[in-house]
This record gives sequence, C-alpha cells and structure tokens, in this order.
Amino acid sequence: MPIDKSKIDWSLYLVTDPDMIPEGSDIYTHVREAIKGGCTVVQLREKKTDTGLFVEKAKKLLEITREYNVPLLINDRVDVVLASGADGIHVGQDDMDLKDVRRLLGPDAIIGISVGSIKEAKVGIAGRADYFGLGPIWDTNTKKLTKPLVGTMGARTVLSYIEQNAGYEIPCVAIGGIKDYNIQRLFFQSRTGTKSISGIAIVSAIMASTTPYDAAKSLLTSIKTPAPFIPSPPSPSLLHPGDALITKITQIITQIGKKGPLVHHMTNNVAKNLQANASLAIGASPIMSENALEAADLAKINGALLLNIGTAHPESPVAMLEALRIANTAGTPVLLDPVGAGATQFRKDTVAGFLAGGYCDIIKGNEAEIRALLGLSAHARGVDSLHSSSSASRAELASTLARREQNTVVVSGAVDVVSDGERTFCVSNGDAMLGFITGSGCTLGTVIATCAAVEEDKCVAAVAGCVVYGIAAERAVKRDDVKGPGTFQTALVDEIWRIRGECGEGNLDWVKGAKVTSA
Ligand SMILES: Cc1ncc(COP(=O)(O)OP(=O)(O)O)c(N)n1
Ligand SMILES: Cc1nc(C(=O)O)sc1CCOP(=O)(O)O
Repeated sequence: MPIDKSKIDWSLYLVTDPDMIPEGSDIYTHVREAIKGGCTVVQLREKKTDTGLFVEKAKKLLEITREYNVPLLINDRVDVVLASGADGIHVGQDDMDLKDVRRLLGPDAIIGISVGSIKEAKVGIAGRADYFGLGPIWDTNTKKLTKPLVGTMGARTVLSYIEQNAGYEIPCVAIGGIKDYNIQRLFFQSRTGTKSISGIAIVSAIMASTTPYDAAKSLLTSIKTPAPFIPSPPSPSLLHPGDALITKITQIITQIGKKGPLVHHMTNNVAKNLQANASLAIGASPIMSENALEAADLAKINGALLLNIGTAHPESPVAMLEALRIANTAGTPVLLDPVGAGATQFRKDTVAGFLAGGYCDIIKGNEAEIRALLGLSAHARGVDSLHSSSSASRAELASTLARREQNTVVVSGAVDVVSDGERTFCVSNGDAMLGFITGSGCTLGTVIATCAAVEEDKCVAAVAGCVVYGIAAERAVKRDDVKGPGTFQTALVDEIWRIRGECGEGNLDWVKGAKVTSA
C-alpha cells in the first residue's frame, strides 16, 4: 500500500548513513530497530554507493518500512526512487529542479527539499514541495556544511515566512546537530505564534548508536515532552505596572523567605562573596561551585542556576554548558550574566556557545553586554534605532533580544529595563553608590535569580529582583552609618535582610517606594 502523504507523522525522521552503523549490525537491522523505537519516516542517504546496490538497498528497506507503514524516501536520486518504488525523495537546493522531480515521480510521490533561508523557502514553495528539511540548525560532524547555521531563531524566521506566504501547509523537519538535550529548546524557541516544526531529522544520534531502539525512543520522548521551562502565559493583571504587580513582588520576597531556594552560582571570583551574602540575606541558600560534576545533583534541588562569565577560565565554558543543559532538562531556571561579553573573543565565543547550546530563562547585562549579544557595537553610535542610551532605546534592546531568545532580558543601569519581548518595564529604584562597589551588577543577578527560583513568570521575577535590590540600595545610602562605598556594601546586604524580615512579618511598607513603569 503506498503511503497517504497527507497523513504522515513527521515527528522523528531518520536519515541513514552507512558509515556510522556500529560493527556487528547492518542497515536493515539498524533501521528496523529505530522504527520500533519510534522513527516515523526514513530517508536512505547513500553518498558513495553504486546505483545498483543503492536500488537493492532501497528495495530491501522498503519491505521493512512497509511493515510499519513508515514512508521511505531516497536522498537526491530520482532514478533510485523509480527503480525501487520508494515513497518519495529528498533533494537539496542544488539538485534537480522540483518541477522536474514532480513530473518524473508523479503527484503521489513525497517530495522534500532542504531549506535554510527565506530565499530557499521561496524555491520550495514555488516547486510545491511536500515538506522542508530545515537546517542546518546547529553544527554537525556528519557532513561538511556549506551553508550558514540557521539556529533556532533562523528557523523561526523561515517558519513565519512559510506561515504567511506559502498558501498551503508545509511540514518542516529540523536537521543538523540535534540531540536529546536540545530538542525541547528547539521546538520552543523556533515556534512562531501558530507554526512549529513538525519534527526532527536525525543522522548520528541514531545511526551511530549501538542501541538504535533506545536512541529513537529517547529522542521521541523528548519530542513529545514539552520543554520544562516553557513559561505559562502571564496573568492579565501582570501585563502592566500596577497594584497587582506590586503585590506580586511582595509575595515573591515572602516566598523566598519561606522556601529558602538553593541558588547554584557558577560565578566570578570578584563578586562571589557579596553574591553569597546577598543570597543569604534575601533568604536563599547559595552554593558557589564551578564543578560541573555537581550540577546534576544541584539541579534536582529546587532553585536556580546563575552563570556569570566574569572571571571564566579556559575550562569554565564546558562546565557551565554542562550545568546549563542539566538545568534545562530538570526545568531549573537559569540566569546568564554575560559579563564583558564582546570585550574578548573568548567571551564572545563562550556566550554564543551558551545561547546555541542551552536555554537561559533570563539574561541580565549592562547595555554594552546586551548590545554585544545582539551583534551591535558596544558603544552607542550610528544612526540605527538602537544607538542611544535613552530608556526607550534600552527598552528596544531588551525586547529585541528577549524576542530573539524567547526569554526575559534585563538591561541594568540607572534605570533597569526588563522585557520578555511583549511586556517591557522600567525600574527606577537604586542609587549611584551602587556604581562604587565591585560586583553590584553581579549581585543584582543573584537577587533576580533567587526571585526566578520561586516565581514562574520570569519577567515579573526580574522586576521583583530589580525593585528589591534598588530599594535596599536607596535605604542603605540614607543610613547614618554609611560613610562611603565600604560601609554602603555592608548596609546593602543589611537592608536586603531587613526587607526580607519585614515581608516575613507582613510589613509591606518598604514596597511603597517601588518605581515601576511601562516602557
Ligand atoms: C530531512 C533532510 N533535510 C536536509 C537534508 C540535506 O539534503 P541536501 O541539501 O541534499 O544535502 P545532502 O543530504 O545531499 O548532503 C536531508 N538529506 N534530509
Ligand atoms: C544530512 C544533513 N543535512 C543537513 C542540512 O542542514 O542540510 S545537516 C545534515 C546532517 C545531520 O546530521 P546529524 O543529525 O548527525 O547532526
């Protein structure tokens, strides 16, 4: 029975590679096991095989795929499809023109094309492709890539173009560097309002596995399980600054005192002590450990992970990325403080590696750091709309990055700007004295991460962190015992402690000083 192409399940699409199959197995056993484990589509990809053998392999595989009602597609070769009776073909942009492929294979054949940009999507749409292979999403060792990486953001751009322009439904399977640990983030970060990828195409994670059944099963589980960090839609009362937001801030601080969340810091040596003291003062339990081998155990405990690259060593990015992935799998919120991002190539690569390799619920940085993450020059100049340091343009920076990353971004400064891409708040609490103590920005990160540990709405958690930290600074600077930065630093920790105590006693007067507006 030929496959009905309107009913294909694109969830887990296996692309074969004969050179990866572990010794002792063969392509037929391997593919059968992978299908039993959950593969829903198979593509036979033979780059070096002679035509005769290619057709023979296709015919034998077709017997297997038919048993499971799974479509078998052939990579690149129309003649092999025709000779074997396979269900369709996958072609690249430089292969045979789609109209010719269709003419040769007929209306029922499943025809897919590789797409990595809007320009390539136009080719696929014009040729009425049945599906797109969207990639390369990430780097891969499976083949030498000749096209730029698409990333989750590029995938979203293409999906949104298709949604608005195709005029017919085109399932898209993402391909390139996809593993168990990045699947959920891929689905989450690439989705548009209404269109998501329909599945993932995998080579090495299944073909190189000695247990293809288990590999496929585990990949399918990740596909079917929503990302643990997907935020719920914000409560309508928290869309704008107002009484509900202020009440929520006090509830967050009270919750921290009650729950004592663990906040795992992988942070810099300069700020570590202040961050640990501020954590304790607000009611959290700080752990300062750069050891990735502890990350799995720490992620199991409720709390948050803070990554700060201020004094990172050459080996730090590997340990931090490992911790980030573990936190993502556990659903533990992660705050990234990209200290000095853009200052050196090492820092640029480190931050790019985190954003490509994991999901950070909150990114907190100063304006130069956030500009660096957006690929803009560190200093405001030029005529682009993001060039000045007004609150409005910093709000644009924050919301642009938040929309790109599908997360919450804080641009810290005299006025802290917090955005999740939809809502953007300005928090004007704080004092200039914060600029005279080392690690004050890093410690704001600690306070925000602690709020994120107890609050699902990360944008509101970030606002709460900015408010409590800013008000503590305002109170500290007014104290008679504060004579300068040294005494201010101590008083700052004391005031965080006092605010937490007042919250615990139900005295919420402190929050009357909150200065939160919409950007
Ligand atoms: C599902 C899927 N997507 C993309 C590709 C890549 O195809 P192509 O661009 O033709 O590159 P090669 O496979 O020929 O190296 C694919 N095979 N499958
Ligand atoms: C065959 C192929 N095509 C790609 C594209 O982007 O067009 S990436 C790719 C290889 C994907 O292998 P793995 O799952 O091992 O990363």
